[in-house]
Amino acid sequence: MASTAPDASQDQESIKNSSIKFRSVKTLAESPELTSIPSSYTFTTNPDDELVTDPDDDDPIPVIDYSLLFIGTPDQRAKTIRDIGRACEQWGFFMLINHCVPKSLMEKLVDQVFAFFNLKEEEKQEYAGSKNVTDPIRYGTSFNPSMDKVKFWRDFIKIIVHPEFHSPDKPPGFRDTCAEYCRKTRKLGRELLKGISESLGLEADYIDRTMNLDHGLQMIAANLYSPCPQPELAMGMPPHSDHGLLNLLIQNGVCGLQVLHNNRWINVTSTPNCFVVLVSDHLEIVSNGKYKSVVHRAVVSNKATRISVATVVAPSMDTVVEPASELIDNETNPAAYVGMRHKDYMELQRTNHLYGKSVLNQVKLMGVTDMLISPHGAQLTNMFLMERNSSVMELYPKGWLKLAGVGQYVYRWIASWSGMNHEGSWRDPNGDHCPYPEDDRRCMPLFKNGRIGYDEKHFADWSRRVLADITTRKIHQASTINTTLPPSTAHCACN
Ligand SMILES: O=C(O)CCC(=O)C(=O)O
Ligand SMILES: [Fe+2]
Repeated sequence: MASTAPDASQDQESIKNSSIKFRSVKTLAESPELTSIPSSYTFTTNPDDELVTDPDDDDPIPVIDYSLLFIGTPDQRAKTIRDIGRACEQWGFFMLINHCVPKSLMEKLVDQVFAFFNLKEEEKQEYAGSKNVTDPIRYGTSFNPSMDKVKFWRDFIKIIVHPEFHSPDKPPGFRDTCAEYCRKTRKLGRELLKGISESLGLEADYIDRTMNLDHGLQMIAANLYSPCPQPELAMGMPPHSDHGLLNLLIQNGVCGLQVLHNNRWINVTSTPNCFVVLVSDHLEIVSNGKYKSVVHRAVVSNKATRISVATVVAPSMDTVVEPASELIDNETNPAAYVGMRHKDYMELQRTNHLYGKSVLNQVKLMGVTDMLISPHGAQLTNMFLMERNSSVMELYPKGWLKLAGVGQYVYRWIASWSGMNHEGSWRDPNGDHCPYPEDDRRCMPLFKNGRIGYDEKHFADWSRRVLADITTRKIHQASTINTTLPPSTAHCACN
């Protein structure tokens, strides 16, 4: 009887097909037969649009010497603050040297993170499966596997360490190292934010006070990027910006971080004893867009395991983050973002695809929208991002009055809960012919074919009236805004 040699391509296929049962990229990457990645991990970039380079000599990555904020001459301190401002404005990030976190502590934390990922999968799974952004410890893979169209070559653990400290109990020593590291980085982040406030022309403690940092959210996000057999096809973390004010990032000496600068992806080296400080979305909002949260991503390699640990310094969960009133001028520099609770922003980010600044851009666009005109549909929930007292006009396809039942009122209710004015609905009398009686539910997909007509005369009268009402309301609102500043107390310390 003839026998056939095992088919290598069949082996690969069975590994790929069984990848569903791998609960982490680490276990997938460690399977000895794996030579190519499952198709669910194939991330497409357009090589024609992709320019990846090291930084130019004449436009180097900004480096800030933290010690000059404390032990420098007044001139050195003033220059350092100006340099921080320039880095936040032009790059959205900088490298921080001579800071007050001991090198040995940074290395110990990275070792402990590595030891955590090396625990047995069952031990780590104790922290898996959580979906809520407020859950204290979340172990997982990719970003949000139920949402991600493509999976990312990354495992992570996210831990909320302030206002309440949490930590996994294993490996031994993790809790103590993490507590010490978080205490030091928290101090560092708050001091940096004082310099950043000053660089914006605000009182030194402005951000600390208005973002309620005594109760601020601090989170550790530790990422593990296992070696990948086809690194050019996979992505560790896709282009994104972070929530929060600052992200203080350390790495294990393996490169992989890239930032977008002037439409080019710039490789950021992994320098020992150095923090990569990333401007995050809420700092962009507070600065009314002067400082830009930086779009960054993590690429993977086939050689080494990479670890990065991000420390997110963020407003308290309940703080409504909005542009600093001192930086707004209604005539020349109006508020470009709507005020939004930090917790709601995090939830919006979790339930959206992680891509570039899509969440921040929604907040920005809706924040300057006074009048939202939209067909009945889920996109209308974005109205809660608009400035209070704005207007919503709703349009229904043919037949929906009869078919939608009580659901036709949903966006009226949401408008009333979120402080908007629902200005009524218009129903299309024309549309495709349905062979069934109009109140038959089988007409729903026929009428819901994406086309909604409009009545020009009715629409012109309706929108003219709504616009006039909005103008009156907003002028009244602007004249009643209280611009009094609370007093401030600024002081600095390193430890
Ligand atoms: O791994 C990196 O260098 C980036 C990590 C990151 O962007 C994040 O955790 O938000
Ligand atoms: Fe990030």
